[in-house]
Amino acid sequence: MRFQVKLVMFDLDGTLLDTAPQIAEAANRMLVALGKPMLPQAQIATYIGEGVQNLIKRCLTGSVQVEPEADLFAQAQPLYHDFYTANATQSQPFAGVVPALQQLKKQGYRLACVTNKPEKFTLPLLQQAGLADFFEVIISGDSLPKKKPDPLPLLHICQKLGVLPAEAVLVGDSETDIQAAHAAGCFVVTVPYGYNQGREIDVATVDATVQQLTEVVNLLELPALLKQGS
Ligand SMILES: O=C(O)COP(=O)(O)O
Ligand SMILES: [Mg+2]
Repeated sequence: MRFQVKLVMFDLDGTLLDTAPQIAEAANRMLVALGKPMLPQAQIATYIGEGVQNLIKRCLTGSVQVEPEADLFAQAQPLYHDFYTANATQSQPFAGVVPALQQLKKQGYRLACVTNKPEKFTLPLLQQAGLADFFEVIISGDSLPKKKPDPLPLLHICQKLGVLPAEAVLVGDSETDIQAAHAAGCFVVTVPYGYNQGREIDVATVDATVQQLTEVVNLLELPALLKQGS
């Protein structure tokens, strides 16, 4: 059975773009500047997906539950932002991303991007990777009062495009995406190659999984009226 949807929303980090190398490099340059030990890229990758503030906090303390000292956190933020600004646009799309977006667009699906990344990074990254023009709407972690796992960014995109949440799917890499999609009432499909805090996705919590994005189109079907072009 295929999911009848008009709108396909994509997470960015760990789904469209392999941002972990550049995020880890920026985080490590921040840690060195603060006189702290560097962390392995694989560890920093598990901190991606809940926004930049959480990433910085976890690099400083190893936990989002443990708050870094306020002065240290204040010092860390501009350092991370400067270092990440310097290398962010080097991130490359994962295998299958470009053909998948081309095919979905050609078949008439509406496309959007919804990330917890700050706005100032999102568009340059998508532009540099040649992906920006695929998306009618791009929502970042600081575009709205709430970010994923809150449903607000997904509901906002649906409303803006005049699509019901039940006629939309979010393709993502993490439990943050799954929770946001469930709360919004959208379908959710996940990829296994992303960052999900170092954990495997629980397949019981998603509508489908794909190995790469080229498989997404085979899971979907446009509602009948749209297929007839009316
Ligand atoms: O947490 C981030 O900065 C980015 O996360 P996302 O693109 O996977 O939502
Ligand atoms: Mg992600």
